[in-house]
Amino acid sequence: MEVEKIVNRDEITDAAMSMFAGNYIDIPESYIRTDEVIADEVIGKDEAYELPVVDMARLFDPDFSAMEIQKLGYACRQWGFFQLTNHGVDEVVAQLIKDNTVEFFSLPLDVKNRVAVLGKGAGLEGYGHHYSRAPGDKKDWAESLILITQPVHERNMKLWPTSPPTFRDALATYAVEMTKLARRLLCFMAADLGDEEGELVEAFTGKRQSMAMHYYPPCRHEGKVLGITPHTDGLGLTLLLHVDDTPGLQIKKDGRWYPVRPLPGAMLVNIGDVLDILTNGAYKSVKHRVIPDAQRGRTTVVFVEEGTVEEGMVTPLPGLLKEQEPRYKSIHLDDYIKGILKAVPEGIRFANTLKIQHDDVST
Ligand SMILES: O=C(O)CCC(=O)C(=O)O
Ligand SMILES: [Fe+2]
Repeated sequence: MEVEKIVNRDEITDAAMSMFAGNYIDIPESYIRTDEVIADEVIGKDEAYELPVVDMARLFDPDFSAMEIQKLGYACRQWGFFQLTNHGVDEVVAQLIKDNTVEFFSLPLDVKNRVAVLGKGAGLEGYGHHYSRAPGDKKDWAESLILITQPVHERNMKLWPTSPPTFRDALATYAVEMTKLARRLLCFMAADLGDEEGELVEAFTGKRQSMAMHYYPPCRHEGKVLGITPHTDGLGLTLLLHVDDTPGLQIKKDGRWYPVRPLPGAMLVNIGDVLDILTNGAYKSVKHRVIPDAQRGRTTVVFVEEGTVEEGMVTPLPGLLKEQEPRYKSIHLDDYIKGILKAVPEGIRFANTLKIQHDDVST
């Protein structure tokens, strides 16, 4: 019988955990992906380049705002990623989520598995092996905890850890703080896009949000494993907090991988497929992956906000189209998510299947 491929997550076993802790001579075959790792060139340490940096303080400063909005627009259109400095996130709130996340990952496996993924077909939430895919597919070198944070009635409290005891509170407070940040950013994106009707901010107001906490254990066999499979983020807007300064995230641009060199205190922002669709392709959702470090573990806290227009549709925002033809077909968010879950294990970006070909437009 043919197995229907769908994004899946597995419970983490003692054997996997022991291996993540470095107790192995050879890495099991199920993790080895050398071909994928070396398939495309990585920008070297000596090559100078700068991932766009956007300064939130300048966005708010009337003397610099117009210039900074242009930088923001450039980053979203050309890179789909930028580092955000002076973001104004409450330091106590950020520290709380960092500390709790680190503490959670350091707990014994049986404690973490109290909030383990529920298994096939039960959604992506819970603690487990990140984006483990169909049987026979390669696995990611990471542990992660994924949770829906908003709306409150969609929170699955059975999967919200009670250890450490302050974790739940830290998650809820951080989600509120990120909602504020996302809204501010969306207002400036709207200014860049010429969204006079406020459609962009509206599309994200009161929508579902989720968080993913990742831990990428070190892997001393360099170039063999992937911490996270190359993917574009399927949803709207992603805000990533680096818990430590271990490098690992790489962004694909013009056929090469650009390693992110995190600026101290900056957040990393990126455009997801839904935001790409809402802006009719003006903003780019760009592929990225994580390569675990040889010596040090890496922990990140990722916040994702979804965006839809009326009645849950994912579609180019009418007010942004101006004279343009839509480049994407409309789809309901529920069908869109089902589409992603099937497409990702096939290595397909589902949003591409929604593209409309126009003779005059390069796709
Ligand atoms: O942890 C990272 O650096 C990347 C995580 C990521 O790409 C994701 O959660 O979608
Ligand atoms: Fe991602």
